Amino acid sequence: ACSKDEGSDTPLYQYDSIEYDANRKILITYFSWGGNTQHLAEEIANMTDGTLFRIETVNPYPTDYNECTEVAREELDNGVRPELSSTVDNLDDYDVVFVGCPVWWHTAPMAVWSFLESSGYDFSDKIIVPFCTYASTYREETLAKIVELTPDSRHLQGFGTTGRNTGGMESWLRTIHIIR
Ligand SMILES: Cc1cc2nc3c(=O)[nH]c(=O)nc-3n(C[C@H](O)[C@H](O)[C@H](O)COP(=O)(O)O)c2cc1C
Repeated sequence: ACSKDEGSDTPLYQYDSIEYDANRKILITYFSWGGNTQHLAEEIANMTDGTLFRIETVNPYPTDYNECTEVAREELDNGVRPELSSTVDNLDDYDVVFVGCPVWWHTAPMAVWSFLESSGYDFSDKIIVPFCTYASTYREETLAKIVELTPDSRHLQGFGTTGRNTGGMESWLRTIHIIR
């Protein structure tokens, strides 16, 4: 239960915080199946005045939980990059990009891999801020995966919470100086 992703030996984040700047343009991208991550993303957007962007797949995941876990497992095992149906068409406008998702099978859902690997996006000049929701395990591995998928970006300390619990979110945003 304590297996670690490769890469987790290296520091997760380059920056504990950045200088506060009221003019930062903030994009909050997220994938959510059951609504928990969407809830957290919306709370982050409220606090930061950021813009929300939902990562969506062409083929929706089963609404049944067990079926969804099976599809997710198969995608992970086979390294499938599901095709996405939503696109950010003005990524250039933003300098801070939050990337959030649920923990799926100890890591980020493959849709997040598709998103961050998209050839149409250049994240290299972005500050990436990972966040996730989970039931009980693999928070750090999932945040680390988001960092690993954006190797050319700078990273701020991430945040993970269980279910729709947003306790700690505001102090995290203050700690990293995204809000004052
Ligand atoms: C396919 C699948 C795999 C999951 N794997 C994990 C896991 O490895 N560890 C964990 O703590 N929770 C796991 N969960 C629970 C979700 O991470 C948790 O319920 C999350 O808050 C759901 O976010 P959402 O409502 O935005 O989809 C899994 C859920 C699903 C559907």
